[in-house]
Amino acid sequence: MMDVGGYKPKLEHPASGDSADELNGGGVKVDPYDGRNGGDDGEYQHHQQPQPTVYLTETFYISSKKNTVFEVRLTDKGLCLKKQSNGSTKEQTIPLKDIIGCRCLRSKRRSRGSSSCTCASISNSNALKVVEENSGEQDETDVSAYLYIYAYILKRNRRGGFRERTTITLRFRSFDRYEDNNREAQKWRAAVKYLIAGEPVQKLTYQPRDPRKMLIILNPKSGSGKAREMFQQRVAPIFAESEILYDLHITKRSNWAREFVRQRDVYLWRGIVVVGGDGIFFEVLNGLFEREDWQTAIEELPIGIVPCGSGNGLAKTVSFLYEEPFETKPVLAAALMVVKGRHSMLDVVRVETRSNIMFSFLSVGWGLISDIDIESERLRAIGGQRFTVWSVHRLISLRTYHGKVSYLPALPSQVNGLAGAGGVGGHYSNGGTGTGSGRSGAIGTLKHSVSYNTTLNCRDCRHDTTGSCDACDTNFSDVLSLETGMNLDSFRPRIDSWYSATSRKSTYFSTVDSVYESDKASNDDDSGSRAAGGANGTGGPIVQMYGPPSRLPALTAALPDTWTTITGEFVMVHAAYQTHLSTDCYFATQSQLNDGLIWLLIIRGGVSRSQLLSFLLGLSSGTHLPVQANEYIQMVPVTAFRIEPVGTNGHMTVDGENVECGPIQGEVFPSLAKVMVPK
Ligand SMILES: Nc1ncnc2c1ncn2[C@@H]1O[C@H](COP(=O)(O)OP(=O)(O)OP(=O)(O)O)[C@@H](O)[C@H]1O
Repeated sequence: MMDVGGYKPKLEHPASGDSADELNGGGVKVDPYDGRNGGDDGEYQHHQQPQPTVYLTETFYISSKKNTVFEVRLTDKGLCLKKQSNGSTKEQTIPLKDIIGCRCLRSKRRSRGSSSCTCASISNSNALKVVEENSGEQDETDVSAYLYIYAYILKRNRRGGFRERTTITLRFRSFDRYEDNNREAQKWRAAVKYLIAGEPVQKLTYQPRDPRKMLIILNPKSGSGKAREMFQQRVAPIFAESEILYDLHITKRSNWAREFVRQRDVYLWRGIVVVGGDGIFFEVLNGLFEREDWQTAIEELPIGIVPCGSGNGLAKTVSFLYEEPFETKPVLAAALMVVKGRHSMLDVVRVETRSNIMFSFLSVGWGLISDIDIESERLRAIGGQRFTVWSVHRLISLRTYHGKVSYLPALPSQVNGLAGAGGVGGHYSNGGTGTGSGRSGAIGTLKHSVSYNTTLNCRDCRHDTTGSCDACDTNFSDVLSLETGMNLDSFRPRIDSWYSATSRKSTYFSTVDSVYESDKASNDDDSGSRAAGGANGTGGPIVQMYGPPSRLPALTAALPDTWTTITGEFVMVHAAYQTHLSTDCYFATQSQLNDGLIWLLIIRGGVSRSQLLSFLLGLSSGTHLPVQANEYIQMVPVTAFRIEPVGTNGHMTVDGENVECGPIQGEVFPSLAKVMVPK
């Protein structure tokens, strides 16, 4: 534990005209104790906490609020703000899990002629401008050191909730020299950073345990084609606030990502984040399995996903299982997740077709849902709605396919708590008496460095031309400055931007020393088709697939008696191992990331259109399975399956990607890979 004693904050109010006081003003927008910021409806916690471990404690003042003292404590629970005012005490904690980073900055030199009053400049209303310590732009007359703490606080509402960005600014100014004040601020920064990282707080300066950068692979063609913009606006700032360095690579064509992770020294990076859809995640996963050292690569490199695709099944599943708000701001949710540095084990299904071996994390399908997935490609421009539109179309023109479906039922012990819900291998109605959705747990390089021009905007004085904004009161002593931004973009600290090599229009934010890689020599051939079974199925070079060997009989060999086989007409067969196949498709309601199970849905020919309509309509809410056991629709937990279509009609997909329609079999390898998760 760090020594918290010996530091005596300055108690007096500063002298009038102190330039530093002017800087304080814009930071204070919302009094954290007035009920608007946090309060009872927020995630702030009041009093009843068991005694937390206190690492640092300090007293801060806002002299515009006379007789008000803030005791700020950094504990293993978070940042505790205790306000004492006129005899009353209120206490709130910003949970540690909601804090993503912090930075030490100092005030920026004002340009000549600028007003000393922050409220006077309405056009930019920038009250406090701060810069990196050695930026050359620092204001030498202000010896204060500022600690900016960035938090995204979870607020629950009827729609599930959302995360609200909050910046807490602590100003250290007790000493007469900047160096001394900065030492105090750095001490706080180090402690916050260690706590965020889940590491022991023991040093005065923060050294990340793993200094490697993150590898980011972005598919500019995913979804409706807005991944670049999403990254720029939503993801890069989160990385900046977390001070996580990254190398960003933009894919140039289908299978580019797969080849990249197969060929590169991936151990240069601490993890891989894909910005795109499930298809690009599939590419990266399979690229790793194409490496001779696949075991090490899979073990050492967690993969994260920032959803910019049209399906986003995995990203939705992770958020759902960890009860993170997703719908309103899925990209924000995922970005916050990947900077946290946590991961979960992920089941992977080894899939074999006549000509390919691949590793799947989402699903294998034949028939209706795969048909909808692939045939709706022509409606890609409308985003996720394409699935709904095409579902209606396919329901009207219903098809059935002849073939054989076999599976190895999971043992009751594998289907924890589900035996009473109809028996393993039987029919599982949605939400029945089971466990529900329980939670268990070539390339030109541009280098660039930026200085932070972090600005707190005072919302109150935006439209105030008088300079009399209360929040911008200039008589502050040591300051605790809180700002709550409902509109993320308007309150985002501004970071210098830079331009990609290929496009003046693409602006990327980057932390210091992060690198944007752009293939200038490429002919920009991004018209590559969707992967048809990956690199091994697109006419590209045949690549050796490694990974764990199969324990199943060869695809052409007979199956053991322990398997169950159904022959006949099928509307669809879909094996899923995530709760969601897409954002709106809550398919395998009882699935977990690493439960070692495949949830096999079989819909047989003869099912009525009304049953199918009810099935399709229920998919978004997870109520698609009939309450009463039904001979036409069943969901079976299995550990392996084989589908043998007669003929090549209909579509077959692996993780939403089209593969050759023919015999296919899959087996689950529990906890084989790592996926980034929120906590
Ligand atoms: N630069 C590129 N140009 C064209 N296609 C690409 C490029 N990069 C990747 N691809 C291919 O685009 C396909 C779709 O990508 P991705 O999964 O990211 O988006 P999506 O299909 O919209 O989302 P989802 O898979 O979640 O439905 C992948 O199969 C991938 O191989």
